[in-house]
Amino acid sequence: MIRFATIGTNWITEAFIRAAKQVPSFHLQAVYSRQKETADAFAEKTGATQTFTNLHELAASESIDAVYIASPNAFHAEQAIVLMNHGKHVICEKPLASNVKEVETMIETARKNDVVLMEAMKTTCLPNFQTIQHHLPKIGRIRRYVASYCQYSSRYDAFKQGTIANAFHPDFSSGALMDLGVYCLYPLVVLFGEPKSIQAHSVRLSSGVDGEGSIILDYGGMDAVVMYSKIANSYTPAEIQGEEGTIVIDTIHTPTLVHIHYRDGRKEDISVPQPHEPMYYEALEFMTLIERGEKESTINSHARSLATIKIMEEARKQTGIVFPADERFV
Ligand SMILES: NC(=O)C1=CN([C@@H]2O[C@H](COP(=O)(O)OP(=O)(O)OC[C@H]3O[C@@H](n4cnc5c(N)ncnc54)[C@H](OP(=O)(O)O)[C@@H]3O)[C@@H](O)[C@H]2O)C=CC1
Ligand SMILES: O=C1CO[C@H](CO)[C@@H](O)[C@@H]1O
Repeated sequence: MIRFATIGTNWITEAFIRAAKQVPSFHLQAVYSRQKETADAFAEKTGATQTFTNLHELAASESIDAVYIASPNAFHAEQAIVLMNHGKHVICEKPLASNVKEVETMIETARKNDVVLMEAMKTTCLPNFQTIQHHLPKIGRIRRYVASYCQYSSRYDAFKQGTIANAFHPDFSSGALMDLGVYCLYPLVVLFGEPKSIQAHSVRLSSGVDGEGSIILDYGGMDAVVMYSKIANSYTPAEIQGEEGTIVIDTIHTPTLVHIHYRDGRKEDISVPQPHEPMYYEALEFMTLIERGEKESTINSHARSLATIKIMEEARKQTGIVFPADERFV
């Protein structure tokens, strides 16, 4: 049994708990919130038996083995480091942190304390992402990866009226690249590694974060184009274009229907059953690592989290997006 605590009381934490409960070794021991009433209400809703309002008490607690972090991006590093320094395993929401410096410090802290640190990037743990990896050689020499995640935010209407939610505020290391662009980039890094160079463009909002953006990544002989937005929608599937065929993926964040369109006109459905909720697979990966005494996922590895945040930091540099977290030392 792995005794979990959670940080963050928004819908995503409920979704994680619901999915993780499908893994037999999961036990929800405690929830953390900044406010007692919120913690109590969330514990009641989720079945946790303990609550915390003090991070250091949670970190020091002997009744917790692992923590799922779903706080705003700006707090990931600070919270994860406190927890790992007390021997807690950490699964932390995407993006792993605000910038390269924070991710490097988190990785060092995990290694020093011999604990698991894993980015909760659901996409790459999904069976239908693994099927893409498996069938990739069938499409011959790869020439392009195209992926987008553009979703008009429910908080953008309020933004236009002058209310800046966390999702649009630089203090929380937010914006379209951090929130949605990461879903296009992490799978790209898993499939093709680090690019040689990137060229980024973005539309900056009055708050200082990006509302949308695009990045072209040069892989030498192949390029990648990723697009992301919190101020408009897209319905375009993702594609990996090879000289012999093209893999078409319904949605990059949660691949479900995946087909190969061969150059000779044949079409092959390579989708596989994915019976559980999307977050089940990342939860299973994390718990399996703990049970086996392994310290790092080979899927959502430290190196891949680092490569992804390096691209994001470079894209922010090119487009002038700065977070207060960039000025802090963790
Ligand atoms: N995997 C997925 O599909 C999704 C992942 N995410 C990720 O989850 C994380 C949280 O996102 P989201 O729920 O939108 O974020 P929110 O801004 O809604 O904050 C999440 C939680 O953090 C706490 N919090 C809010 N503001 C602050 C603050 N100023 N200081 C400290 N804690 C605060 C709150 O918990 P409390 O009040 O109880 O302390 C809140 O429930 C992000 O990293 C995001 O990328 C988000 C949605 C989906
Ligand atoms: O990761 C995410 C996926 O879905 C959400 C919207 O539906 C995003 O805002 C979020 O951060």
